[in-house]
Amino acid sequence: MEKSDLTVVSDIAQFLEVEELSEECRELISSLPTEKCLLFGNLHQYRGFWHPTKILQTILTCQNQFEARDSDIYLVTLPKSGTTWLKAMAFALVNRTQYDPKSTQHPLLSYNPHQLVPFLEFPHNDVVSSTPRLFSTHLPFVSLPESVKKSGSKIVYLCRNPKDNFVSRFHWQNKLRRQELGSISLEEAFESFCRGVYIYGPIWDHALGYWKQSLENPERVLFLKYDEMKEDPGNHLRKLADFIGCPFSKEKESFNVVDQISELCSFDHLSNLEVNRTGKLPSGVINSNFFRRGEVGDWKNHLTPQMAQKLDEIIKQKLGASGLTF
Ligand SMILES: Nc1ncnc2c1ncn2[C@@H]1O[C@H](COP(=O)(O)OS(=O)(=O)O)[C@@H](OP(=O)(O)O)[C@H]1O
Repeated sequence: MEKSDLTVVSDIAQFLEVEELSEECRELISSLPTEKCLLFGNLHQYRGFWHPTKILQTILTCQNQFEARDSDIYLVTLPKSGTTWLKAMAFALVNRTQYDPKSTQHPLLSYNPHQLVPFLEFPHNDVVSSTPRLFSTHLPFVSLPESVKKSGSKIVYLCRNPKDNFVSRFHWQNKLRRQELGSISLEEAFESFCRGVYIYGPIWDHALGYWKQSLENPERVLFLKYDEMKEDPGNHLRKLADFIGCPFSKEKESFNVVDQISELCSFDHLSNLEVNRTGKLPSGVINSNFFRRGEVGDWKNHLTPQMAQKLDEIIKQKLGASGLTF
């Protein structure tokens, strides 16, 4: 393990370390099912989803204190579903008048996308603020603050094929795990994934919550798939721009801008920038951890046919007749 990895391992453990819990959070935890987290500490099942202790506290604080605005835009994902990519795209879209996507001064060239779009449930440390406000969150729909649910804000949900999400998460967990705990085996991680016991899991219920909202309220919730976005980023950028209220014109020049944003936010471009190869977030997480392969179908290189079949069966059963498929 390299020195930089060691730094991250201790920092993520520190990040999830519980400082002080409110009375409300302590009481709540005593009534919730609790399991060991593969990464660090405990997970608690709150409203059907699993959260580390510290994140549960930040969720409660956010539910109690956050005040949404009708003009807000929320980018929602399960971790390892394309959060970094969606943040980059939305930031570049919303701010394209102020920051020309071709400019050598574009913030995405000097900052990791996570610094440009703050997380709703974590302390905000964004370096450039947008109008309208852009937030990202991993919260399931059921746990969003009431002020967000009641507002006229826009919600963009990006999901990813659960098999690729699992593989991405497996690599990520092993990078962040404390060295003295040893690596997590694929089998161990797979077992937790199938049971839905991991940070913000289970994936099927997370996706279904937003899928149903997107059907009931398409003006408010846009449902996107990573796998389809990889096939045609340009069309997804246009769709996203229409939805969040900053559409492109039909003029020829707008096609160039779409291509420029697509290229600016592409995996190859972002992952090779100095800031993303060597930089760190204020939390201590190193930026290169957000970039691995960025491909569709990498699960084929990791899962046995039996594992793939088992997951397919669970997904089919969980998604049922909802109309959502992977
Ligand atoms: N620009 C761009 N385009 C396409 N794919 C990208 C991009 N940036 C990151 N990635 C890939 O997304 C995976 C990480 O997911 P997240 O960004 O959701 O991670 S996190 O939750 O913010 O930690 C992780 O997927 P895997 O490569 O399969 O592990 C990243 O490589």
